[in-house]
Amino acid sequence: MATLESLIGLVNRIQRACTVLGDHGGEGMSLWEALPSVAVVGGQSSGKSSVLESVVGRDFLPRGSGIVTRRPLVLQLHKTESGTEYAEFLHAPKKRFTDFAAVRKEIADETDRITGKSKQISNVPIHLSIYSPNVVNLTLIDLPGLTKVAVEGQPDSIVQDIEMMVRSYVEKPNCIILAISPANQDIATSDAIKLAREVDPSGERTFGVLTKLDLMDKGTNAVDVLEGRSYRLQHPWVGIVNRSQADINKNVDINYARRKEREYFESSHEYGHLAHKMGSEYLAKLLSEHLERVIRQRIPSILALINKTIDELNAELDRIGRPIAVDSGAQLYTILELCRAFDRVFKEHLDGGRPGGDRIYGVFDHQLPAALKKLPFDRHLSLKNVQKVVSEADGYQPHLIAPEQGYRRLIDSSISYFRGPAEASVDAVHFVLKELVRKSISETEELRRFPTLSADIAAASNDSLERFREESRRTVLRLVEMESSYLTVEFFRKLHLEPEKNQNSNNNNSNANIDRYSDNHFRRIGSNVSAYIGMVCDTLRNSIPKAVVYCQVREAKRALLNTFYTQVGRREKEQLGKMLDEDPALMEKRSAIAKRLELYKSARDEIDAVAWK
Ligand SMILES: Nc1nc2c(ncn2[C@@H]2O[C@H](COP(=O)(O)OP(=O)(O)OP(=O)(O)O)[C@@H](O)[C@H]2O)c(=O)[nH]1
Repeated sequence: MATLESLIGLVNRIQRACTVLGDHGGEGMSLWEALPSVAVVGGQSSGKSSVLESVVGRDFLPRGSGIVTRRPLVLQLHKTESGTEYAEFLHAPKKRFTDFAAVRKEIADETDRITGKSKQISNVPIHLSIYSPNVVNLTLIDLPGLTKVAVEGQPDSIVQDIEMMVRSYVEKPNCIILAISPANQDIATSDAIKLAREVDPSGERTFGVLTKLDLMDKGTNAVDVLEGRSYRLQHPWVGIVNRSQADINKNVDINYARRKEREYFESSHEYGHLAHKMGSEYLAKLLSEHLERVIRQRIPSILALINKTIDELNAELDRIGRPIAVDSGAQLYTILELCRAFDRVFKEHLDGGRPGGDRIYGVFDHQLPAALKKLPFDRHLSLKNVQKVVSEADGYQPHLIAPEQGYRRLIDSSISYFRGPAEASVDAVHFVLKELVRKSISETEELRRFPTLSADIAAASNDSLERFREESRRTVLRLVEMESSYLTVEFFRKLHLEPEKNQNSNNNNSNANIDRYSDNHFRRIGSNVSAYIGMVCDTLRNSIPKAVVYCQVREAKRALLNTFYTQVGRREKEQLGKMLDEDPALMEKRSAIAKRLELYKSARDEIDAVAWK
């Protein structure tokens, strides 16, 4: 028996857990639905509340006119060995009610809390546990009474709404239906039996309860119903005599009423032969035993569902990440692992596994050549400017053969134009890399739960990129300077030969010296410098990308987080912990899943323990 009692206790615990987790049926197969439960169904004023109170042996249900029960009341009865009776609500777990009038008020208040005073109904259950030496272990669900008309202040839809809610409970194959019908009405018109017949045609999960036997017309009795001849069910019918309205008004004690009920059956000449199978106490025992039997049968399927859910929760935990270790070694390891994960994604971007790296080539292929093309050499090497620069360089003594100084100045000043595009390439690649860091962080699945570490990695990466940019800038500017520092001699030697050749072929020796200072002379200098600069431009167009890749891209791939690694390695435990701070929403989600998992696991352990006994 101890094992059987623990079975119902177990189901009670799982049911409460379900409500805490917001699972009270609905979509799909939930644990709640896998659990057997007893739903009390009946028309208005059929005596549902009276039966429930009688089973509990306490007055605790709200009374009144109209539809009083507007939310399902999950009533869990826990038999205790001894001690005072008390009640507890799941929504106020710290509060113990020993005054059952206060329980009644709390049910009414809690009903209004969700439905408002509007007299609407809600399918969110109220959970009430009653601990008492005088109850049997049992879970009963009190549902709104089936009605045919809406009363004032209630929407017309309430009739259908109630039926739909009651139906949603009783149509579950695991629901045991406690169908309450008043004896002073034709059983054929009973709302409870009508509904039960629909959802449970074979009658295997319906318990028929006949109330108000004392109110039957003189000369009639309900023996045909109670012996199963009027309407056949798999389980025996139970007759009940509750307190009348007059008894309630006179505050007749419920235990006194129970005694009177017993006496009623024992002394009845019509029901005397059935006395041992009648009354609310017998009903409670009958239901409890049946519920235990059913739970035992259902254990394999409940267990299967629990195991399936545990697997799902574990998978979900894997997806959002397990809790992090607390010792500094493990934390450091986690941080480094996360950094490496990020680094992998970043490299994939550069190497073409992910998009974005191609934009660096775009800088070299479009941006740099376009910028070079736009340099204002036409203006700088115009006849006028060449003339001006060369004359200034000559000073008081005009050049004799070739304007060496003038050439130098023109070439140097032209080359300095290359600084702009060189630096622009460095910056453009820098921004591509920075963008790739940002992208890689958001694409690193593992990092998603660690906003602090993500920010740290971003900052460290950007610091490194900044350093690489500086180095790269120095290098490309150096390439440009190198072009000024030593000119390609062959180029000018070749030039020197050409005009002479031309002059010889022109046979125009006498004009040579005059020519030297004419427009043509300066035009030639301009075009020579322009040709030379063109050559330099070709060289730089090739060498700037090499320098940029060498200093920025290659370094980013090789050593983006090196400095960060050294810094992290030196950090104290506390700092490491801070770096692994998680998004509060995620932490909440994880702890919710962990809680759920814990619940399901302990349910499984308990079921295992009970099932093996
Ligand atoms: N004489 C007598 N009166 C009963 C019996 N059962 C219930 N009553 C009375 O019938 C009325 C309705 O009983 P309840 O227990 O409130 O019925 P209910 O189905 O819970 O009603 P609603 O919650 O309004 O749907 C009350 O006045 C009870 O005193 C019974 O067996 N005998």
